[in-house]
Amino acid sequence: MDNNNMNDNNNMPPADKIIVALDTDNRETALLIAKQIAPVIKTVKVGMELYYSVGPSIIEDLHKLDLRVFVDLKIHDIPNTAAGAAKSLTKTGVWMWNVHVAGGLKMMEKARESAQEVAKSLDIPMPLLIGVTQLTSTDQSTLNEQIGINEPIQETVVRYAKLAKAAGLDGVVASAQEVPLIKDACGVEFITVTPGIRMTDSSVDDQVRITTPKQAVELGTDYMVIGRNITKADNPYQAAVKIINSFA
Ligand SMILES: O=C(O)c1cc(=O)[nH]c(=O)n1[C@@H]1O[C@H](COP(=O)(O)O)[C@@H](O)[C@H]1O
Repeated sequence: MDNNNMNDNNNMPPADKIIVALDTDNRETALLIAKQIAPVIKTVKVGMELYYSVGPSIIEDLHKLDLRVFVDLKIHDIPNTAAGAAKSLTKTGVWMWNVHVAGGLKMMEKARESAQEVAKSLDIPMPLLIGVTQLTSTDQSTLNEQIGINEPIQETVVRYAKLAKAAGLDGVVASAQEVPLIKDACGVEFITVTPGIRMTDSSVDDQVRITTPKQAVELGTDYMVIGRNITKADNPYQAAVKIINSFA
């Protein structure tokens, strides 16, 4: 398994920009889709639905298929608990995992330090640690009126990205719409992971801050998280190939 954490994203094959979200509660379904897409896709995401249903052994199953795994549990807790979660996740040899930037500087620092200690003691590569800024399902009015943050959403995202960088994180999750602002504020090496990706002929569903795969790549994204446009297709392999061809 390639667990290279260097951000040499300008040189990566276009298809490697895609992370496929295996959002299902069923191990067999997840592994079937993973096997179907594995000829063209290098990275999959295990989110809350799959992880909470089938447990951490799914990570091992996916590693056996030679896939890199992003574990998306969006940790958001007191620093000590986040550090414990970091320890458990790092031991599994995941490629990437994430925390909510809203947990604050100390939580992110403790999580990173704990992951570093485990990676060092086990002599395994340090997983990429990514901070979630504002969910791609959040719009301006939700941010202002419900969450109570009274600023333009792009400013919040950039502010959170700077905080994640200050905590030593490798990058952030945001909409591809915000990638140029994040890169300006945090540097080109700071990784952007962008869900909210939709082909023009598909339903937006619950996403709000969306782009097409081609727009996301043109905006400079490092990795696009794509779920339903691939996993709910009649043929996930063909859907993945169509998406790759739309921007490569
Ligand atoms: O952290 C994530 O991966 C994430 C953050 C975010 O802001 N928005 C978002 O959609 N995601 C995840 O990205 C995936 C998007 O799935 P689709 O909307 O089906 O492409 C889901 O697994 C979400 O949990």
